[in-house]
Amino acid sequence: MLLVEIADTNAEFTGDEIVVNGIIGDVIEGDSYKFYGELTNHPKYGEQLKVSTYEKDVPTSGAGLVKYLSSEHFPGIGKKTAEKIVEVFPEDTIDHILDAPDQLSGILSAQKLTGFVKRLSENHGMEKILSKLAVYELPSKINFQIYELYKETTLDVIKENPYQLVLDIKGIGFKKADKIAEDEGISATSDARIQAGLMHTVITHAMEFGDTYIEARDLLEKTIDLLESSRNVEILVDQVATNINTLLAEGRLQAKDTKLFDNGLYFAEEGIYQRLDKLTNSIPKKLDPERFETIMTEVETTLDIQYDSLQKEAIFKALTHQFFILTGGPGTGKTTVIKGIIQAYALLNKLDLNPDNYTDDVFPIVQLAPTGRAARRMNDLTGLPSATIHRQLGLNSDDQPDDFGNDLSGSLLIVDEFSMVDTWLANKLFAAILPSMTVILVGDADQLPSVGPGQVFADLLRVSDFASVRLDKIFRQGEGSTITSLAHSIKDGYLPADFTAKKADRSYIESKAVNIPNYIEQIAKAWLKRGNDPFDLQVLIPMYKGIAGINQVNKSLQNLFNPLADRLEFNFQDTIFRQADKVLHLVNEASLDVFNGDIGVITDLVPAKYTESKQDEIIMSFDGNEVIYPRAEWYKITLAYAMSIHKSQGSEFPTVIVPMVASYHRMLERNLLYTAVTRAKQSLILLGEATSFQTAVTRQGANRKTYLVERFGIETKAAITDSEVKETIIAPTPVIKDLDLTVDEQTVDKKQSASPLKQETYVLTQDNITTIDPMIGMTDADVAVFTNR
Ligand SMILES: Nc1ncnc2c1ncn2[C@@H]1O[C@H](COP(=O)(O)OP(=O)(O)OP(=O)(O)O)[C@@H](O)[C@H]1O
Repeated sequence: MLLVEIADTNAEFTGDEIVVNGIIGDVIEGDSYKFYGELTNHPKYGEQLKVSTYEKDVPTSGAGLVKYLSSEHFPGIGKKTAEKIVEVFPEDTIDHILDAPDQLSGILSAQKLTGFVKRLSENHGMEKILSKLAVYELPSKINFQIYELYKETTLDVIKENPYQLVLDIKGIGFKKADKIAEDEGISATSDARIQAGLMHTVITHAMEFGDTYIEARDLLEKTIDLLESSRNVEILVDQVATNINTLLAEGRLQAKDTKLFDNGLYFAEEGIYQRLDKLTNSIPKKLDPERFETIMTEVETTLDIQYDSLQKEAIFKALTHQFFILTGGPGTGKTTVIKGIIQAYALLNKLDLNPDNYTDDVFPIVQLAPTGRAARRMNDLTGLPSATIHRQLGLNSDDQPDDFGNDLSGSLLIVDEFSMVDTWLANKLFAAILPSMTVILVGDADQLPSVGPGQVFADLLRVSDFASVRLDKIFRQGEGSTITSLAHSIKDGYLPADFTAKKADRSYIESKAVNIPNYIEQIAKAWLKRGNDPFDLQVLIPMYKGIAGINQVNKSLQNLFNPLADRLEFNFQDTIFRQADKVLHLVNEASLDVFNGDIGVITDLVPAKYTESKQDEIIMSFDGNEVIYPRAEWYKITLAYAMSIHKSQGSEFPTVIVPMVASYHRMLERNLLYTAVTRAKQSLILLGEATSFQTAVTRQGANRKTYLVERFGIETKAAITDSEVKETIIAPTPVIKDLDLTVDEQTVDKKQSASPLKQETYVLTQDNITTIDPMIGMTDADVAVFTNR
């Protein structure tokens, strides 16, 4: 939105200035522009010009043009040179210069000419280009990104190969680019289109399935599907296969055997391998068992604990290996072992563990986690500094270094919740490790894998060269902690016999999908009535959409916990934001110290007329860290009364409600349910269909396809050379001949439990409703509301 002074207009408008609104680039104060558009009447701000296109108002001929070309916009061009230029191109001067700059070579030196044309196209071209881009109906933010990247070549790129946009611009998918290409008359069987389809398929496959590669035949099939469904055309297999080879030959795809990789994932896996392979090859440090026992006695006294033999083995291995992996389910003592490792490491290396005493030197112990919450928990539990990986490495939300990135310093690195770290981030982390550092990865391999591609934690646990310990004994036991034992049985693939029984810390309510929002609302009402903090009740749901999806539940809980009163609220897409709302941060924003999965509270809403950004602003607090987002940034937050199980990784909540119903269908998997259940610290309410819980616990998610493990061992056995690899794919009547088109059956663990749930039907009764009573204090009246429904 701009306020402009009017020099001339053909509209019926009498004022001296007007607000113009629309897609407008960097206009320069003081310059003249022509705006084309429609006069509108804004209820609040009065008459405005809604701009459809605009351009710099450059004089087109004569003295005005000479003055413009010799102005401060074009250093090095004086009045005389400008006159000569206008003599060469007396009409449509600027367009001609941009089209055929070489014709000025007699007037300007090559160097001057390049600079002049660049400036001219920057000055003159942006508005023109942006207004031309408007015909493709892309969001204005994307138009700017396109212009920023290609500058004066923008329209050429779009005309010649709009598919380039798919590779270069986040937010432009294949189908959008294909539409532009069709409009530009680009053939549906062109190689550029096929290559774009291939690249798009490789990446979307990785994002959708978490695999780091795709088998050549899957790539062929999927790409042909994409190309044929996006435009009505038959695509020949041979042509697609030939294009795969072109991409390989040009280094835009990588191959191992018939496995095809996007470059980023291929080189990230290679980077992880190369960095860690050096660590594996380091010889274990010698530690005399007697000395270890002496140290452990002191550690146990300090921490007032007796470690069991497996935990001690973990500490021993951590002290003697440069790279060590610790895994285990909830309550098996991972944190207790980390504390032991730190104490023992400090004793062994005579280190002071008080960070305040390190004013000049770096503190030797670096604790990192992939989420802000997990990092804070590490700090709470060990009392030592900790940070997110992104913050420590100086990475922004796209995982790119903010400046030059930071290397790690210190001698012992401990990374918790490592199962959440994807292939790209793992590569960046390991690349920053000093060769002398001792590295300890900690996590729970049975949780969901990372959101991004790969399963680095699970893969590294499979590499036999790496020292690792899997803790399996539950220490958090006894009355009042049946959540932990439930989690362990889920991990082992069965529901315990007492799954539906009322326990001190968990309960089960049978419900159909359609009733889930109502039940959650009733539980929440009872929760409030009891005087509990709404923020301590967290609903975890696998999906966003649908009657029992996150969006629906968020709306109903917002209305209950934070209803509209006589006050301001902001609408954004389908969401309403109010002061005091619980919000979830959706991306990593290291510079603001907020991260994907962080939960905060809205402390204020500020209307645009009071803000510097001239946009409505939301002010939030994430654990005391104030973050202010103008409207343009609101896509980074959402309501958090209910959140996805994926987003909940790395966080824990006092009370958790987990619904599971058949409509979540393909999400119903063991590691998803396991992750949800293990988020509950004090109490857990399971809600839904018994059969769906049974399906989830039985169904093991397919393993992700990655090439990391092979690199550590089997790689040397792969005797295929790169040229052979290409031949496999080139095969004259291509790979399709060998295609086995049967779809793999969902890997289902056959070891089904003799579940108590199998044959039973469930009805909502006074009995199973009151199972939640001890936790949230339901009254008889609440129960009546339930049963009447
Ligand atoms: N050897 C032990 N003897 C007695 N108690 C132990 C021992 N090891 C762990 N515990 C106790 O068990 C509980 C769980 O341990 P800890 O928090 O270390 O497990 P965790 O694996 O980190 O769990 P989570 O993943 O759920 O956070 C703690 O109360 C801890 O004190």
